[in-house]
Amino acid sequence: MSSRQQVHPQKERVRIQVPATTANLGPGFDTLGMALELFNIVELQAMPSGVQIEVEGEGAASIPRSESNIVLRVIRKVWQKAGVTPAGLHLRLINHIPVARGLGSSAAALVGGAVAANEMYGNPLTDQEILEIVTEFEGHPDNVAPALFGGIVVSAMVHGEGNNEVISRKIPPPYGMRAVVAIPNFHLSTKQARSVLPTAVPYKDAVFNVSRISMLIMALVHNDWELLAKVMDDRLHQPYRQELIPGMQDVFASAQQAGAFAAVLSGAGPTLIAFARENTEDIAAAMQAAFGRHGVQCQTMDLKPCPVGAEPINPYQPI
Ligand SMILES: Nc1ncnc2c1ncn2[C@@H]1O[C@H](COP(=O)(O)OP(=O)(O)OP(=O)(O)O)[C@@H](O)[C@H]1O
Ligand SMILES: N[C@@H](CCO)C(=O)O
Repeated sequence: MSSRQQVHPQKERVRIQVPATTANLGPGFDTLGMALELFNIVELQAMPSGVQIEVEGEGAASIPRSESNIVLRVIRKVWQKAGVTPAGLHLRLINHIPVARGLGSSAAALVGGAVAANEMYGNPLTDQEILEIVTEFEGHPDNVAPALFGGIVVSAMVHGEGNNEVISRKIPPPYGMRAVVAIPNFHLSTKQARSVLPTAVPYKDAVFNVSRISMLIMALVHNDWELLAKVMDDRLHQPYRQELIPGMQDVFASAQQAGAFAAVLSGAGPTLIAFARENTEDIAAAMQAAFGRHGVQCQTMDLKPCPVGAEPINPYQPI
């Protein structure tokens, strides 16, 4: 440890609530994401020595308690950049976001860890610096940006000379929007779901997506549900990933027949997400039945968009 590092944190214990996120929203591959009202909690406490990691809830059986844990790794990165570090730490992860299902569990872990590490020392890093650190870990900004800022966020990585800037702009979620998610009972890592993508796509498919993402942003900004229903479609990733998710097209069609405006792959999948203003129970039942016809068990949730991103909550309230 460098002698210049500040050992004593401003707060001995911090607790951060961080939302799940759905990335892509159809055509916005690696660009668009939305925060959802389903939360993980990251609690970080300074200790006189050592490292202890506790994991509860989703992923408790598989998430590492060692130096390879991504929350610990991002915490160390934030402290290194800020030139601070406590002597030891206790990390408690209370997870409600299913792991490797397309609901941004890795983004929530990274953002929760980074915001907790920063908060403990009185926020020496800016939100922009936090965004750039977590994007570097995640590889793309579409989940981490809404996990950090809430709402719907459009983001882009701009590669300049000697720097990689991440640009992000927030859009408030359309009034009354509900997101019905059907979460299959199998895992699909982002790595695996990216491995089936081609290295190049036909020119007409690229044009298809350019037009859809442009129109989708107009639809979201203007609360235009009819437009959203027409343009929430994709040719860059969904067609290649459908082989990994039995019944995907049938679930999309069933959700729309039950009243959803549109249904798409959530992030890298396997969760499928339908957007609606009403009939959410019917939509959830239709999606579950459609998955069932293809031999896939799933759980459904009716979620609201989350207008706020990662934020500190009372660390001394019992949970
Ligand atoms: N709370 C957590 N603490 C530590 N590591 C986690 C946590 N949640 C997820 N991870 C790590 O992230 C991996 C899952 O990330 P992955 O990108 O494959 O899926 P996802 O983030 O759930 O889905 P998507 O990116 O499509 O929304 C897990 O295997 C685990 O290594
Ligand atoms: N944009 C990413 C989201 C999952 O991390 C993908 O679809 O692979």
